[in-house]
Amino acid sequence: MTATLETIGLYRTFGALVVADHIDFRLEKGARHALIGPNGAGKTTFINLLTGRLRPSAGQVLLNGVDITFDRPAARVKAGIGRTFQINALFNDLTVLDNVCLSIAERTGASRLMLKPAYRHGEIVDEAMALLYALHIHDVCDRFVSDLPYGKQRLVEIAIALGLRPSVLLLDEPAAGVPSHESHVIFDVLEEFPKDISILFIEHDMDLVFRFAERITVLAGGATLVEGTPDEIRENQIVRDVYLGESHG
Ligand SMILES: Nc1ncnc2c1ncn2[C@@H]1O[C@H](COP(=O)(O)OP(=O)(O)OP(=O)(O)O)[C@@H](O)[C@H]1O
Repeated sequence: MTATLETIGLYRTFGALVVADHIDFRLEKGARHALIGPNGAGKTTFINLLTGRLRPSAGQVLLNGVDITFDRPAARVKAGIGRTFQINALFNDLTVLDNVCLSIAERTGASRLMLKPAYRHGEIVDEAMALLYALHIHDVCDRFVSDLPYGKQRLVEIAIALGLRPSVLLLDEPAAGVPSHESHVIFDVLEEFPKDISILFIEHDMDLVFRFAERITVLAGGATLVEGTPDEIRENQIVRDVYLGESHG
C-alpha cells in the first residue's frame, strides 16, 4: 500500500556533518509513529526535510506516492502536511479563537477575499470552536494566547495546525516545556484524533512514546538505527545500549 508520507534515501549534510544519512522511512495511513533518538540525532532536521523547510542534498520525499521533494513549504501545507514547532509559533497578541480562525481562513482562502476581519465570519468561527472543543480548550477561546499557561498554548498550536485540515501531522515535541504532570493531557487529546490523520511525533519522554506510539523509529547520527513496534524497540539490545538505558524493560 502507498504510504501517506515516504522518504527514499533522504540525505542532507550541513558542511561536513551528515544529518540525514540515506533515510528510508514510511508513515502509513492513520499511523501513530514516534521519532526518537539522542540529542542531535537529526530528528528536527528530518521533520524539516519533510515540511520543505530544508532541502535534501539527495533522495526523495513522497506524499501519497507523489514526489514533493522540490515543493515549497506552502505547497506542502496545501497538499496536507501540517506541523507544529518545538518553539511556540503563535500570534501572542491575538485571542485563541482568532489564531485558529486565521488558520482556517488561510485554508479556505477567506483571508484574501475580504477587507474586514474575514476570519471572524460565522462558518469559520463555528469550525474553529468545534476544534477548540475537540482539544478541550474552548473555555479559553477569548483569552490572549500570551496569557495562557504553556500547556494550553501547545494545544492552541495543534488547533492551528488542524485548522489547515492536514492528512499528516508532524509534531516536534508537542509536550516540550509543559510541566510533566500536564504533558499527558496533550497526548490524551491526540489519542482522540480521527485515524484519517497520520501522526509523526518527536518526543523525548519515553513513557509518552510507549503509551501513544504504534510504531517507533530510532535515529542516531542522522541514520535510522532501528524501526519497529514499541515492544520490538523496548526489547532491542542496541536501542537499550545506545538510548533507553535499562529503565524501560
Ligand atoms: N542549520 C544548521 N546548520 C548546521 N548544523 C545544524 C543546523 N541545524 C541542525 N544542525 C546540526 O545537525 C544535527 C542534528 O540536529 P537536529 O536539531 O536535527 O537534532 P535533534 O535530533 O532534533 O536534536 P534535539 O533532540 O536536541 O532537538 C545537530 O548536530 C545540529 O547541531
